Amino acid sequence: MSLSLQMLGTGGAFAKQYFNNNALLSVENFTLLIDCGITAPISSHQIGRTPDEIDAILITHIHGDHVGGLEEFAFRMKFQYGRKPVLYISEKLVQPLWENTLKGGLTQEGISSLEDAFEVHTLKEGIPYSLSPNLTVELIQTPHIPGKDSYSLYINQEVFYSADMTFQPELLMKLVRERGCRTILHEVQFISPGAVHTTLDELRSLPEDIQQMMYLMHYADDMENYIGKTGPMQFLRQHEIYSL
Ligand SMILES: Nc1ccn([C@@H]2O[C@@H]3COP(=O)(O)O[C@H]3[C@H]2O)c(=O)n1
Ligand SMILES: [Zn+2]
Ligand SMILES: [Zn+2]
Repeated sequence: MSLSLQMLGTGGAFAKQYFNNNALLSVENFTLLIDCGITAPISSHQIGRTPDEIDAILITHIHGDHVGGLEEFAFRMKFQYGRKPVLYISEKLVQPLWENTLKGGLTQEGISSLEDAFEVHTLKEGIPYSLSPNLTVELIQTPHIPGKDSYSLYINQEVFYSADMTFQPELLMKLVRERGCRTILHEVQFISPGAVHTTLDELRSLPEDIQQMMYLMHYADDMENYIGKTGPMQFLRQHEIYSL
């Protein structure tokens, strides 16, 4: 069963030419929104998608470009569509998402916890969960900001979707050599050093066969300057539909 991918945005946190790096992943009649950043509402509007068409949201980590659109999403679902959005999230992110990001805006009569605003499904790392009959997602914790939990995704045991993360060549090699990974959607930072992200130079150091299965995302506004400089790796384009 092939997966359909449409990025709501492919930009890094400070990009202005591109929306936040959020993805619509569909299989059969089920659509998952991977991260819901500040620009998710305007980007969805541009492609004519409404919140009620999204079956579930999954959050990788708590930065504005990944969670900044959740307040609007929850309020629109409550007041326009009369139901709670389904939210898949690491058990470790529930408390910080509510206490540090959403509590201020969402608190009102009838909403005093994350569970009051969303139908929350907590996920443990390392376990594939069935989100729909043809979609499984496994959280893989990957380093991003020290002390801040962040989770990449292993989808249907064949597609790796990186959260924001530092370069983890051993993980990528293991996924491809031992776990059947055939497609990698990876964040990229053009300027070294990476610090909290993975650089283009680092990804270019991977074996050629791994680069061939890689699509680049979460990039800066000067992406066009790097066309032809990424070896076999291709840039994902926002709003284009890919069959994975
Ligand atoms: N130690 C840090 C922390 C954050 N940042 C920048 O802030 C952005 C937050 O969203 P992001 O997409 O994770 O990208 C981060 C860095 O650009 C950074 O460059 N260094
Ligand atoms: Zn980000
Ligand atoms: Zn981040």
